[in-house]
Amino acid sequence: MSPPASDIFSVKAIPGAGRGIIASHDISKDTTVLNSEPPIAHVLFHEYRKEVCAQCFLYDRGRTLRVKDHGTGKVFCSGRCQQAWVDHTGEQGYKAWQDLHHYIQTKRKGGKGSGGISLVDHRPNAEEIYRSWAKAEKHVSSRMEAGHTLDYPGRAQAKGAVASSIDPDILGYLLSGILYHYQQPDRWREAVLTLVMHDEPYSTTHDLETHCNSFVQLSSIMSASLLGSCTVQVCRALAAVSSHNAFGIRSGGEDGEEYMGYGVYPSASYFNHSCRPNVAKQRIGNAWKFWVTEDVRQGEELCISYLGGDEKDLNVRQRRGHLWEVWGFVCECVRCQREGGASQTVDETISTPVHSSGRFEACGELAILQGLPCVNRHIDTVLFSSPTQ
Ligand SMILES: C[S@@+](CC[C@H](N)C(=O)[O-])C[C@H]1O[C@@H](n2cnc3c(N)ncnc32)[C@H](O)[C@@H]1O
Repeated sequence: MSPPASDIFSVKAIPGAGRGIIASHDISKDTTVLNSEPPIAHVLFHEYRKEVCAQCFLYDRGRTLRVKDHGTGKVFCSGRCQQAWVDHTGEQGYKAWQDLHHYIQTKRKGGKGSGGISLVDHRPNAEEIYRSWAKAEKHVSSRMEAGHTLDYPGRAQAKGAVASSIDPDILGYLLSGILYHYQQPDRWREAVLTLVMHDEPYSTTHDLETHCNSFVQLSSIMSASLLGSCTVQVCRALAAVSSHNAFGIRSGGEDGEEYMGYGVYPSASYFNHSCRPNVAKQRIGNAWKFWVTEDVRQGEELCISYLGGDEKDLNVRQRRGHLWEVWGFVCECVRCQREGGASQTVDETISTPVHSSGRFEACGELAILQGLPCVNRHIDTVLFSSPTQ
């Protein structure tokens, strides 16, 4: 499945921007170039759990949706959507969502809500990431060997930081990806492991610990048949791809007012950014439609905009600064090159980025760990919780 195959375009190397999508022939304005598949992993934030349909992502201006699946706590806009979700999720998947729902409710009732953030927090580097995940993995295997149920304290407990806190959003995001891995292992390899990965995707040590804790917590409630997909490799890959590939799930239009969650759509992940995009997108249910907004000539790159709302009106320095700070790349689009010149001059004009590690580095430990090609070295830094595509 990945890179996406199409009569209309092909995926090719783009100087300074990894891979991108190139028109295979002339395309007339308004032609649809891609209808994506549903996400391979996604989350609808816990605060929207009663308001967004788990199947088609419909949001009815904050109203509580009428169909509730009591086993999993999910809501739907109709019985039809509920049935479609149950069919798609499968027996094992349904049981896993049921167990997670029960786990979250029990933890919450027990007063073990999300913990505080350590006062001493920073962006963890590759070594810290490796160590935390190794510790989590060791914890899971030793408890399993001993036949005990798991209850992971996490490294932060010693510092009194996050104790056994739970994060329903990270748990839900990871579970959705674990189920995808379980149901479609071949497509996981083809579609997910070939995406651009961020080696150091955790914005804080708290974020890292939350992911490690979530992995251990999921391991403790997962049925034996799913445990083969609930691995450190799968959970780390899910965090690594979300940074550079996730699309925000918003109500209404592209810049919709409610930011309800995010998802990873591999076939749509090859569109590079341009400050003068020739492709627009719209979410249709749980997938995305992309179409060209002008006539495009054969050989031209098809680009969307990663900027939202008013950001499109910023000047070149501000746009490049913003894309650098949020996405970690220096924009090399035609408009920026025309207005701002070559990117060597950008360093002088861009303020110090938010994050300081991992930028333009060679393949990192994660890629090596998984035997993956490091396809794009412009890899850094998007806050995990705020994808903006
Ligand atoms: C969703 S991926 C797009 C596909 C990606 N180029 C690939 O090789 O798979 C986003 C990443 O592509 C790169 N990218 C996208 N637009 C760019 C641009 N205008 N200039 C430079 N790099 C860009 C950045 O590394 C960004 O993090």
